[in-house]
Amino acid sequence: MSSPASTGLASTPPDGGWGWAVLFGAFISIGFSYAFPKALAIFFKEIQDFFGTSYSEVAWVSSIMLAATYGGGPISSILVNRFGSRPVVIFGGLLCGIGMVSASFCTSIMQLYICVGLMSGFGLALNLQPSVIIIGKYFLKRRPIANGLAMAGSPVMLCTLAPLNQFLFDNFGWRGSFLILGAILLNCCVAGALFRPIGHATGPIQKEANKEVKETAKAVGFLAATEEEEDKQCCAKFNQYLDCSLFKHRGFLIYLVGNVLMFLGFFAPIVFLAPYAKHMGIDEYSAAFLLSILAIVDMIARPTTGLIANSKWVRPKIQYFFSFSIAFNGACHLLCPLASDYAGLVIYSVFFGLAFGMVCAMLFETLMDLVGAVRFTSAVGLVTIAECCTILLGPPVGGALIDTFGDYKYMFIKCGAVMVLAGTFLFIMNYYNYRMLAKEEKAVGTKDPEHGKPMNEGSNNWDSEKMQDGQELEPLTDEQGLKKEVNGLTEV
Ligand SMILES: CC(C)CC(=O)C(=O)O
Repeated sequence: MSSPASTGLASTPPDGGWGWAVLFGAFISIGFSYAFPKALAIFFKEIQDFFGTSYSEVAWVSSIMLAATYGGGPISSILVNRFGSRPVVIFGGLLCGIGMVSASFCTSIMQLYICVGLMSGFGLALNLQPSVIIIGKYFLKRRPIANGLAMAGSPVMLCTLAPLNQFLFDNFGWRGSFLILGAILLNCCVAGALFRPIGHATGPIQKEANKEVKETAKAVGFLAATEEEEDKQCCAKFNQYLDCSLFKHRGFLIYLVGNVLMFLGFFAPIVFLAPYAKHMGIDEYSAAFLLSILAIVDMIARPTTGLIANSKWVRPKIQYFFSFSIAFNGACHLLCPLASDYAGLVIYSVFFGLAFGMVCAMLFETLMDLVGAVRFTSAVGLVTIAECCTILLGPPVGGALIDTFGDYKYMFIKCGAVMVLAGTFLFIMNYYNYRMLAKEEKAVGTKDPEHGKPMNEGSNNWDSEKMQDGQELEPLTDEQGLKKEVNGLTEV
């Protein structure tokens, strides 16, 4: 039987080494995924005039792109489970580049929906999830700070792309800009190339190991039983690529409900901040500067939050810290209508940037904390497609409130109330989850396979945990070890 090393059955995340190169690639890839759709708005006015369409028709380009990026989550997860992060990100970068280059030749708004919205949006989906997933493979002890640093790519990229797009637009128009942006997006392929696989050996070593294990298993008559199981578990094959058993996972369900609710009020305040300032009589440059203030504070808040979340005081109860950051966002929005002048809006933008950065920094870390890094590959895809609905609904519902009442404060109040509710829900339900995990740990005293992580992971026992592709390992008996390896074969 092959040694675990050659079959890649056990690997402890390096928490450094090549992991820093992977983190840099994820920073770039996640940055493009979140910032690129936002920075496209600079071209919308000229596109609207060029095609003679309404602003909302042009805005659908961003909405379709956002929907494709989030809606493509499950497909992205399935592809990562099958092929690993590297090829998926490289293919996603190619798709983004081809989409934008094709868009530079579009002759109708419908063609832009397809090239920019669907092609490039789906390409970003193939960048975003795999980049977040591989962080969980390379980091464990330093995972919160790694997630915070990687997510900081978004505000950094936004601060870069916004002026760059303006420069490209002024010198090359929207067509030339899209052509150049298509080439720039190919850097996602370079970022993806850094994502060296870790854990399972996928080359000839793995195939040789599989052959040896099958022969050993056959020798002891074990395989026959396993082949029978395989026949019974034909549908379980799908589960190997998208683990739908997560819908029976308590922590995952709490996270899913809380985040889907949270996103109903998450983006609208950003979308309407500058228009709200102009509505208050502030000039357009000062209004736009509020977003720059928000992005700069956000850029600092994400790594700082990752550092705090990584501390021994916070990490064991990181779910409470995440819940607080969501409620903090909501409190900022509820207080925003009290800002009666530009100084008040600047103060709001600073606190909003801080709260927004805190949530973004912990958004994926808290999911990894709940389900473990191996199941996270499926979990992130299932969560993002569910969030897609409220992400797309949030701004239009906010806009409808503004149109109905002719006043922005009701939009801020709606968003604030929803986020305070989401934060409170998560706080209460995570308190219940922590108590249940503690009870189960006392009752069983070992790891809880159902909830995908060591019973004591909530008490930050990450020093000694060995990981298999981010999964915590426990000593196996010989038969268990053989069964695990044979089962591993059936998954390949
Ligand atoms: C969806 C958020 C978690 C991320 C985002 O929008 C951003 O980083 O700008």
